[in-house]
Amino acid sequence: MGLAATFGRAVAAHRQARAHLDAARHGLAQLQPPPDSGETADIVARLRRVGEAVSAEPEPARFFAGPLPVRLGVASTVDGGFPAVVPLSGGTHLAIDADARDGRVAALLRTLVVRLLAAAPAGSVRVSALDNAALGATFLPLRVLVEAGAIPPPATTEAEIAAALDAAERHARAAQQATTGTPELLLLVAASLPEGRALGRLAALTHAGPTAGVCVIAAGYPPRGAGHAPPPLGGTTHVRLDPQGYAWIGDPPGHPFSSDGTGLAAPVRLDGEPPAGAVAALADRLGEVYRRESSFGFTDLLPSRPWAESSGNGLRAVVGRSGREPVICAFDDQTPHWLVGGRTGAGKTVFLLDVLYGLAARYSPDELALYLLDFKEGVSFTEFVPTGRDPSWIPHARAVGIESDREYGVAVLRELRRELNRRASALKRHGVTKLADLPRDGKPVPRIVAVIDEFHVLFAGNDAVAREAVSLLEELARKGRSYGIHLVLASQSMTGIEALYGKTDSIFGQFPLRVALPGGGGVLDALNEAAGPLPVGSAIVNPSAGLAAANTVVQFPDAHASAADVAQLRHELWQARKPGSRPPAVFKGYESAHVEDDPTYRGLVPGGRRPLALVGRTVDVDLTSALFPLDATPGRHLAVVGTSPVGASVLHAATVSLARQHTPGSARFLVAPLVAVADEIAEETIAELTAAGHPVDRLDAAGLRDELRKLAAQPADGPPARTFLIGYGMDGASGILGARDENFKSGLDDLQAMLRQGPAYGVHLLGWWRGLRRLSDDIGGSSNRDDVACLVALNVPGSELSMYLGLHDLAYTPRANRALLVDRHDQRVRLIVPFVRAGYEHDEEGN
Ligand SMILES: Nc1ncnc2c1ncn2[C@@H]1O[C@H](COP(=O)(O)OP(=O)(O)OP(=O)(O)O)[C@@H](O)[C@H]1O
Repeated sequence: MGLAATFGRAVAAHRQARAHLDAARHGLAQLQPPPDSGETADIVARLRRVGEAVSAEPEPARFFAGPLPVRLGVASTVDGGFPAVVPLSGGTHLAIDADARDGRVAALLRTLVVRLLAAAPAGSVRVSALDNAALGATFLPLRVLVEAGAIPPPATTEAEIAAALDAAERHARAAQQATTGTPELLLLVAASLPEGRALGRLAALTHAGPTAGVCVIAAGYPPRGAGHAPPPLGGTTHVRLDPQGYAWIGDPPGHPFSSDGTGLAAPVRLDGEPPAGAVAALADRLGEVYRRESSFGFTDLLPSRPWAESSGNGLRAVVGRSGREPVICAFDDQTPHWLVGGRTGAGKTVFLLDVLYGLAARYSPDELALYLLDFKEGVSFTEFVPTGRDPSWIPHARAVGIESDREYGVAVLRELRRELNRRASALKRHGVTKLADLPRDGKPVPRIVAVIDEFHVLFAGNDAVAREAVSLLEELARKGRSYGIHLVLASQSMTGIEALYGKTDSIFGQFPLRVALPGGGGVLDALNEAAGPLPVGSAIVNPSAGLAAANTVVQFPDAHASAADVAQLRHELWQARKPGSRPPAVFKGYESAHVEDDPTYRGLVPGGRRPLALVGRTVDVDLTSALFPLDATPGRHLAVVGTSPVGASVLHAATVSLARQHTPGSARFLVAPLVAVADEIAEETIAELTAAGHPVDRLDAAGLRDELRKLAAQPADGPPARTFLIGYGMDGASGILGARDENFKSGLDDLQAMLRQGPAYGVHLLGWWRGLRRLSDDIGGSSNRDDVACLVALNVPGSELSMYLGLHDLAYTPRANRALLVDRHDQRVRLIVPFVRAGYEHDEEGN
């Protein structure tokens, strides 16, 4: 039997009784407790049948399709009483003119909450209670339900009430857009009326219609003594309390008791407190369901079988759940790239880890490759790479940057663009336009997901690095869809990113999927404010570039809290890797580089045609060794520049790497410790060279002057052996080198002659100058800069450097543990991590 028909009959029965009841209005004082009449029993029996029919229909979507009959109390007539029933839910609401500071109202509210929770399928009614007038006391007797998680604590402050209304509005919008009916009813119980704008919002919810899945019970409406008319409520049955303690029920919307708008013509004794035993039993039952449902954890994100899916048509991952439904997001043609926002501490890292582990469990490394970049201080992606404590890694990870430099970010983007171009050629070769159409018989081409956390750092600086990053991102965003290259850009703030050189739309227009964590509303449409009140552990997922209509609120599990499950998964995936799989290339921005650990250094053997001077590791995807070949071209000399004492370490690394390429006796090392700060490392260099069997001469400034004189004179039969002149603090010798001899010739003249001619005879200078100006003066001005073609700039201001080099687009900000490598002969300019001698690690202030 339909609910509407039931109400029709109940109303007819009330009307029939009306003639008997009119008199009752006047004779209330004599009224006895109502005896059971046959008619009442009949109505009760019918309602029970409705209740049974309702219970037999467990499908929540159908459950709330129409109003539910809910008893408020017992109507009294001279012939006896009958249950006073009103419709609730399905677009109908209830208003009581007194608020819950009246004990009868408070008891009724508690009873209604309990009845609706008890009658509906478990989990299908969500209660939101507002109680600013009594600071939550109205719902205190229901605290077992709060403790069981069946209802949340009531909102009592203005901010909490606003947040509850936000949530109710979101619920209503989502329900209105859902195609499958209303799976959940939100019962919004206001124990007293909120004021001002909040009252308007509460009233608006009563007009939202049956599809909104919201039922409002408003106590204290209309507010007494309000100077102006309160906002009208829609679809609401009004109840009025009289001084005698009876309630008068108005006509329910759509099913009036009266034909003249006077409502039920019988006074109603409102039902009192719900039995404590029933509340406790309900709390037990719902608590169990709540526990079961809320135990959605990290493992629920994982597929039943690992690596079982193909990425041919896209990648999919469970990102959390909405209500009881898992929410799946894809990297495919519709949502090729994702934009994730959330204030710091909002759970962004956890969300990304959830997604990445979910993907890595679902797709094998043949189907998926990961590039992970993190620009902030932190440990976001550390767990994807082998560490001293845990040798495992995620076999999908190709490159992982932790505390990355912007230059490293650009290097990764360049690598991705190279891959994109390779794929474009492969598609052309096969005459297809999409990755999915490539024949998958050979080696499948994995889809690539590149995650860039705190990506806004890339654009800080408005310099050449930022410009290159923007142009690479734009290209990858535009073309990535067709070539299976997907970007996830995450940031705590979108402000400042607007200044993307006018490319905001062309880049972010390619990011239809938006994920807003708490405080991450910047990734949503300007009119979409849904992310403001979100708690940690939830997010708005929106596949329509953030338009409010497409919001889904998602709860995601805390991967950090499931460390054991996460570690187990990582180990399983690691064990399943193909034999010979390489760990990801890892860049840890905070790590120093030591020449002894460098693979190129370790592979050096005597006998190479052109000796290589190793100075550091390049900030690129594979951290390739940063080196200069010292061939016979005039100017193949190395200048390390900057006040940072790391300069001595770089010189030491270059020297020992050269020594390794020579058998003892085949090269001469002239080592000149010229400044006190370099003495220690210079002495260590001499000791190491000597221990390796090389002939070493220690020079002071005067000795250096003499050697330069000899080296500048063109030898008739060439020097006896290759010669490396190592000047630790060349500026320390400037005075002596600048002095002219009896022939008006200075040491600098000899130096300059040697710089030009030396390489042809196997003579190379490796020097550390503490200032660029000094270097420039020593070589005879910056017009001679090609005479020392190999430069490692430490803490030299970018502007000074660019002026010296004549490179106007140079983007270099001196910072600790970094240097700029410049090779003027092959136009190489690279950011490097300079080699530092163990125990002489960079200081935090300078370099
Ligand atoms: N789903 C969740 N449920 C409960 N707590 C969570 C959840 N997700 C994250 N958290 C907690 O929130 C805190 C912050 O998470 P997370 O480190 O991911 O934040 P973040 O946005 O990356 O912050 P930051 O940018 O400062 O690193 C952590 O303590 C984490 O355990």
